[in-house]
Amino acid sequence: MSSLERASGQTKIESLRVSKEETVTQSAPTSGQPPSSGPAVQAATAGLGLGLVGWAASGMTDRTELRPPLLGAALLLALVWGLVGTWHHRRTSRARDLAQALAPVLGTSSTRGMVTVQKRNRQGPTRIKIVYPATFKDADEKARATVREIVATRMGATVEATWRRHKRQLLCRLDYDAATADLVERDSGATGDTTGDTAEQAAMRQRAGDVVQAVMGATATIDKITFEEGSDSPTDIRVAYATTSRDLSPAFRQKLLMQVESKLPGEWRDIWEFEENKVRFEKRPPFPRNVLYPVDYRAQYGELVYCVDEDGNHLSWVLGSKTPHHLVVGPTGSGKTVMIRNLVLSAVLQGIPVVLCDPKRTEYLDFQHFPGVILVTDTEDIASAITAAFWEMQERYGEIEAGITKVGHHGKFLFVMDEYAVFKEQVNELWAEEKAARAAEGNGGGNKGPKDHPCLKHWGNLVLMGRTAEMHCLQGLQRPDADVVKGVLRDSFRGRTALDQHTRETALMMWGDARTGTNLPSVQGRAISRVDGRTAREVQVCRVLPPTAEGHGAEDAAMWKTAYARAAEPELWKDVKVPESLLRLRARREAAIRDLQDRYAVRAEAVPEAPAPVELTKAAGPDVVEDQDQEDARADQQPDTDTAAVEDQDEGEGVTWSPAGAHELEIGDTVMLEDECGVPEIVTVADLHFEDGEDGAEVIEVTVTNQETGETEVRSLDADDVVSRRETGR
Ligand SMILES: Nc1ncnc2c1ncn2[C@@H]1O[C@H](COP(=O)(O)OP(=O)(O)OP(=O)(O)O)[C@@H](O)[C@H]1O
Repeated sequence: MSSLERASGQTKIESLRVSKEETVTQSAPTSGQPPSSGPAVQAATAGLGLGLVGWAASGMTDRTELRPPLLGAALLLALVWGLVGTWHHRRTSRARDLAQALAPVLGTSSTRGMVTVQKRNRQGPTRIKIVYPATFKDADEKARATVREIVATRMGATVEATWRRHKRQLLCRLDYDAATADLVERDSGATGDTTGDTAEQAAMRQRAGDVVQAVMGATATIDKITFEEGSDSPTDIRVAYATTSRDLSPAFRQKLLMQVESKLPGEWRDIWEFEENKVRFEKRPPFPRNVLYPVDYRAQYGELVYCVDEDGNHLSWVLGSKTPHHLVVGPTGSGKTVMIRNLVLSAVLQGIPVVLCDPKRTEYLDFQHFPGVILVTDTEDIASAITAAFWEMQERYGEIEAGITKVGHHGKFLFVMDEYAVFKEQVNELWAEEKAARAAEGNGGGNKGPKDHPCLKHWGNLVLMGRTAEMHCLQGLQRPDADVVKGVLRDSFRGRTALDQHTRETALMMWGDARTGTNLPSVQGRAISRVDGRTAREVQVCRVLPPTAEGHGAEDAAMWKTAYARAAEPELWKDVKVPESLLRLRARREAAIRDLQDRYAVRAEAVPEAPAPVELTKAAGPDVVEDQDQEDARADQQPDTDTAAVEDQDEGEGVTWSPAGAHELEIGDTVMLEDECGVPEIVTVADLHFEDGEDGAEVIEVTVTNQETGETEVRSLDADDVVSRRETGR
C-alpha cells in the first residue's frame, strides 16, 4: 500500500510512505529484448561445449592422454562462469526488474540503458538514474506519481526523486533504512532551489515555472528566482532551457514576454543570453505616465525629443538618413495630436521651420501664431503647400547639383501632414469636381486625368526623395491602411510610432508581426515607437497641452510660455529660408480669418494674448518682430501686405512666381517654361486641353504665346509637371 500526501508548505515536495514488503501490482512488462537464460545454465552450456570440443580434438590428434586435464579445465571454467554470472545477475536484477516495470509506464519497449545504478551499498543501489523517452509526459503529476511509486515499491526503499526535465532524466536517491520516512520529490529542474521559500513563495515559484514552460516547453527550468524582501512578489526570474533555435525568433521571445507579463504580477523585461541558453526576466519599474514635455532638453540640431522609455530616459526622432520621415498612427483620443505637438515644438525650438497641415482644421489652432510654424488648414491650400514643398525640394536638389551648396547645408525643414487619409479623400473630391468642371467646359477632353490629385504624387516624391534635401515628413494617420500608405512609400517612413493598444492589423502593418503592441496598456500617450528606425519599443509620449486644450494646467502653461519665448528669439530664425509661396499661404489664411473675425466682430476675444510673430523669409531671417496690434493695424489698411512685402523683397518689381501643377493652369496664366535648349521663356497660356499620351498617361496640350516675340506654339506637359506661374493675386 502506498499513499501520496503533499508536505505542508512545499508545493513541489511530496511524500510517499512505503514499506519494504510492499509490492506494486504492475502489468507484466513487455521487454523488447529476447528472453535470456540464467547464468548457471549459460555456464553449464559453455562448459559442456568446451569439454566436447576438447574431447573431439584430442581424439582426432591421437592425444587421448589430454582428455582428463581438458575436461577438468572446462569444468573449472564453467564453474567460475556460473559463479560470476550468478553474482552479477543478482546484483543487477533489481535494476532490470525496475526497468521492466517502468517500461510500460514510460512508454518504451526497450529497457536497454533505461536504469543505471550510479551508487550502491551493501543493501542495494542507493542512487539510480532513469532515462525516459520524450514521449513521457513528465509534467503530468499523475504519471510522475506512478513512476515514483514503482521505484519505491520495486526497490523497497524511500525515494528522493529529482526530475531533470531538460535532460529527460529522473535521479533517485534510495534510503533502505528510512522506510517509514517521507519520500521526497524535488522537481528542481522546473523550479530551482526551494530552500527557505515560504508557502506563498513556493507557490509563486511553481507558477513561474508553469508560466515559462507553457511557452518554452518542458525543457525550460527555473534556475533562480528572487523575491522582493519579505514578500512573495518575484523581482527576478532566471530560466535555463535546452538548446533551441526558437529563441532567435522575435515572435517567440515576444510571446514569452507577453505570457510572463500577463500571468505574473508587475511589468517585466526580458534579457536573453543566447550562448548560455538562458533568459532572465527582470521586473521593471512602473512605466512613466503623464510626463511633461521637457522644454529645457538640450538637443542637438535636428534631434526632436518626444517621449521617454521605461526608465524615464528621453528619446528623440533624429532628422537624418536613418529616420528621414516619421509615421504616427493612432485612433481618436490616443494622443496622436499630442505626439505631433511634441515634434512641432522640438523643431521650432531649434529654428527648424514647420509646415503644419491639419485637414481637421482645429486641432492645432494654438500653433497658428507660433514662431516658425506655418499652419495650413484649407484643403486646396494644403495641396498647394505640398506642391510648394516639392518645388522647394527640387530647387534644393538643383542647387546641390549645380555645386551652389552641399548636401546638409540647406537647413532642415519639417512638413507635417496630419490625418493624411482624411486629406486624401478631401483633395480627391476636389480633384473629381475640377475634372468634371473642365469636362463640362469642354476644356479637358472629358473627365480624364490621373485618379488622384497630383499633389499626392508630389507628397510621395517628397517622402521618397526629401532626405537629401533635408525636407522631413511627418505623416499622421488613424489607421495604417494599406491603400493609404503602401509599398515603398511606407518603407520610407523609417521612424514610426503607433499609439494605444494595437489591433492585429496595426501590429502587422507597422511592425510586421501580429503581436507587437497588442498588449499595450490603454494609457494616453503610451505607444510603440521605432525611434532609431530599427527596434520597436514601448514609450510614453510627453504631454503637450497648449492653452486651448482640455486639462491645460499651471505646469502646461509655464512650459508653453517658455517654449513660445524661446521660439520667438529672432536669432533662431535669422538664417532660415522658407519658400515664399508657403509664407503666402499663411498670409492668405490669416487674412481670411481676420475677414471672418471682422465680420463677426470677435477678433478681440479670439486672440486674447497677441503673440509676437516671427517672420520667416526666403532671404535673410526676420529682423523685425512686430506685436499683434501693429500687425492688425497694418492688416486693416493692407489686407495682403505680408504677401506684398515678400514680393517686393524678392523680385523688386512686385512680380512673384510660384510653382503650379500643370493641371492647375488656366487660360490667361503667365508661366515660365523652358525652351528646347533649357532657356526659360515667359509665355501666356492661350489655350489648353487634355489628351491621352502615347503611354496612356494624361498629357496637357498647352498653346502658349511668347511675351517677347509674340510667337505662338503648342507645348505638351505631363499632368504632374510643375511650372513657375506668375501670381496674379487670385
Ligand atoms: N502623451 C500624453 N500625456 C498626457 N496626456 C495625453 C497624452 N496624449 C494624450 N493625452 C490626453 O488625451 C487627450 C486626447 O489626446 P489627442 O488629442 O492627442 O488625441 P488624438 O489621438 O489626436 O485624438 P483625435 O484624433 O480625436 O484628435 C489629450 O487632450 C490629453 O488630455
